[in-house]
Amino acid sequence: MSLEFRHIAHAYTGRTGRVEALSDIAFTAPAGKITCLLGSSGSGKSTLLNLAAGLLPVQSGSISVGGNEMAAPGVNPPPEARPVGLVFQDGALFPHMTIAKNIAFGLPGGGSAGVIEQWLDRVGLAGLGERFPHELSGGQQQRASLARAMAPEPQVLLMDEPFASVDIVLRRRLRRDCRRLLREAGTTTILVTHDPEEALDIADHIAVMENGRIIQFGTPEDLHERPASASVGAIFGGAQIVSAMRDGDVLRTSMGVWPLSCIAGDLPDGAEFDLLVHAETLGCEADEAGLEVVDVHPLGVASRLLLQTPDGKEITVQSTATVKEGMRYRIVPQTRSVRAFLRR
Ligand SMILES: Nc1ncnc2c1ncn2[C@@H]1O[C@H](COP(=O)(O)OP(=O)(O)OP(=O)(O)O)[C@@H](O)[C@H]1O
Repeated sequence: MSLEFRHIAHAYTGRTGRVEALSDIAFTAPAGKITCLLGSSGSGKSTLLNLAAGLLPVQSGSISVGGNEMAAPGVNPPPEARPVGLVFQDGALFPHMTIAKNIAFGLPGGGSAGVIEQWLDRVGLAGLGERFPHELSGGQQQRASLARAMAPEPQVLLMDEPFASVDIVLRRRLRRDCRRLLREAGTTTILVTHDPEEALDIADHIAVMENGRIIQFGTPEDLHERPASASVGAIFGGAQIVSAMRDGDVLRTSMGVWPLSCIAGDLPDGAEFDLLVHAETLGCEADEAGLEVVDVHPLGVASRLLLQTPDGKEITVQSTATVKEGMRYRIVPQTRSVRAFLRR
């Protein structure tokens, strides 16, 4: 069953005034697939998830599951009346119940011992059903909460930063296990994260959020190969953004004057845009009037240099030359190595 958001907007009104948290959100999380909501802090990810979960009332627009309207203004069934399962960052297991009882909680009639054993086994917790949550590690607790959310076989699973509280090595293993389980079960999943690596690793589709809007929705490959804006390109390609204006045959950038030939494609004269540049494709030429090297970080064959403009803007360049802090360089990007996005 797909999960469809139609023209959702949401505002919080509180002591400090009105915050427009979401505007005109419209996308469909495809059936049986994992969709990541990816965005920086405050971009509106949790608000959107909470609207689908029934933890916030829908103010405007609607949310449907499998084509049937689930929530809309004045139609806000509570979480337990929705065909959704929830997994939160801290697991949120019932502390006074054993792991087996936690898993049994959402099952009709409490579920059979066999079914609970099967779930414990699936999430790698075989034999630990009689423990209480505080007797498990953080990663084990997250596995238990995944089992609890998946055991009732919800049509949709909503996960808010589910791996955030476990260390990086365990996090990678957990999310691979989680992806396998979700795919096997064919569960339509929305997973909130602010970590691009996590989104690329687990998602079939990614919705990139910025300031309460979806700025791009696509597969990991779409976003990597065809970013809709410089900011999406910077998230996925590890690239940097440099502001620029075309002035005849040159680009006047925030990092100095660059040749127009560094751009792949053409751009109107006088236009302002954002350039997406990679540290490995930027060369340096000694220039007394250039940028100052403020940090040299040796990384084996090459070094990563941090250069600064007089007004404090910084850019990273990868270089095999022998460079010392305090030296000055002009940046020379390789021909056709830079992507340009017109400013809107
Ligand atoms: N209860 C609230 N009252 C007022 N404003 C709120 C409330 N909750 C969230 N906001 C604001 O709404 C916007 C979106 O917040 P939200 O928590 O959805 O973002 P997020 O992307 O999930 O952030 P994070 O990654 O930090 O959890 C932010 O500007 C936030 O400050």
